[in-house]
Amino acid sequence: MATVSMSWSLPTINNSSPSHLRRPNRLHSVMTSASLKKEISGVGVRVTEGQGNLPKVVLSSPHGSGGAPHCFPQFGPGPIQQHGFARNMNWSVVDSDDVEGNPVVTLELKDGPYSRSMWDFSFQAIYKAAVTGASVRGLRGCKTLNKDPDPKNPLVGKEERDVVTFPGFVDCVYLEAPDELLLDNGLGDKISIKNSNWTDAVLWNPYLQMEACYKDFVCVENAKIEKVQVDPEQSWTATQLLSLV
Ligand SMILES: O=P(O)(O)OC[C@H]1O[C@@H](O)[C@H](O)[C@@H](O)[C@@H]1O
Repeated sequence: MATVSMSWSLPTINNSSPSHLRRPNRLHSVMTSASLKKEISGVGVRVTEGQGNLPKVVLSSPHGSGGAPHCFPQFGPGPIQQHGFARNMNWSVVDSDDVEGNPVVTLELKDGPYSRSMWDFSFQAIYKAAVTGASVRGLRGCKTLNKDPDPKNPLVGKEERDVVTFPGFVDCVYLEAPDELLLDNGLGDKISIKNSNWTDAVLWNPYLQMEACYKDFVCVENAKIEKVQVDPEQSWTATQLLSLV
């Protein structure tokens, strides 16, 4: 999943312009996610193969509305296309980078005959998309029972990563997990998952086993894998506290 930030570089429109075209330079940002390693889509972004085997970044939704489109140079209905023309045009890739394993792509849109026919101004819009996924911190060093490929015979291992990601199917038990995990949902939110008494944790993403919905969630579960025996008159309590950090 990904963080997309948009920096607009717009011409200053003087006050003699028609009022519907007057707008200040502004910064605007949205969040979304995906991975460039293979064709994949996340919230608002799809990375696919374009011409010449080059990656093609699609920021519109397959449903027409939604996605991470640019509403430029107009929001909503008005004298030109609904939400402006920028979301309906092909942007050029002007730069690409790899930041700690995450692809960062810079896209550019400039005025041309098509845009000038609707909006007779010079402009340059820059869209920088850093594509990252949901991830979990805090599990390094835990003993793992990996239920992939065989849930009935989990593979015993040890988590070596500081940041655990969900590149595909994930179903793994973490024994003796810490009291706090940090989930980055890939949409710009960092979620602290604190617990008491849940000794273990489970990460799960069904990937293609639930193709219709796996992109909408990852599971970070507190768990107690060993039996808890509660004698008569006794109780056992475990808590989970979720908070945005
Ligand atoms: O389909 P269910 O019963 O809700 O379970 C969903 C998943 O729940 C997770 O907790 C398990 O680790 C997975 O193995 C399981 O598939």
